[in-house]
Amino acid sequence: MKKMDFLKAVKNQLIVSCQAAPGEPLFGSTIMSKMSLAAKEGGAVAIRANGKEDIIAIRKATGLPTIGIIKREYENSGVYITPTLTEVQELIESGTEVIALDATRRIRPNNVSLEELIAYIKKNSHCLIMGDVSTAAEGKYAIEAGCDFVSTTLSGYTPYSRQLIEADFELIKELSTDSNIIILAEGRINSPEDASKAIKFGAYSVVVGTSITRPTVVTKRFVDKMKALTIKLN
Ligand SMILES: CC(=O)N[C@H](C=O)[C@@H](O)[C@H](O)[C@H](O)COP(=O)(O)O
Repeated sequence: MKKMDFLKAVKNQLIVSCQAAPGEPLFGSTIMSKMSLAAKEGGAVAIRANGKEDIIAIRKATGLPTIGIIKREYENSGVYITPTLTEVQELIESGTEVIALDATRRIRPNNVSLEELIAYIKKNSHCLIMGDVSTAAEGKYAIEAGCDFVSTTLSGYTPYSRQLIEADFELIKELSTDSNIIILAEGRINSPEDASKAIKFGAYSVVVGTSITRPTVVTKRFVDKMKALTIKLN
């Protein structure tokens, strides 16, 4: 898919992240493809997904463009979103339109650099590249290194970034002062109000996961809030 076509499809729109980890009740590509179909029927224009099998199933079920990642933990590195060439290769094989990867400056497993991962993607595929970042400086670095756009995914998940309960709107604002950076807002966007605030602050598009596709967390939010409000009533 051409960069312009992808950007046109997602501008001011909702991208839904459909992910479940092994051990979670919804884990498995059949359920994730159904989940993504439900998201499509609700108006999602693209799907963020984890793992080759899920990506293939989701693409087949929805026909929507995917942002593919592979979460894999290695010893001695905090980088787990598409950390090495192995995951990049699996994503290329999945047929995903976009590969998202950790674009922080942290040391990756096998000491591979962001630049090497990007060079490999460009040489071996037509995939677009999304850099997951946690600070504005990382956003700049990701674009300079060759990412097509950046996502605020990792704010709150690196020890040195802002640790917020809500989405990092400030980061969106900071990144938007650089006109070379296309920003996808991602991470703790928990309501339509949050999503439109992100766009107002300069996001090009919004990625929502938990509040749409993690029913365990959504249920728990209800239960906890109900408990708190009921205690007040008594
Ligand atoms: C930090 C990290 O590993 N984020 C992951 C990246 O793919 C996912 O676990 C998140 O669900 C996704 O970013 C969407 O965010 P939220 O679920 O908050 O709407």
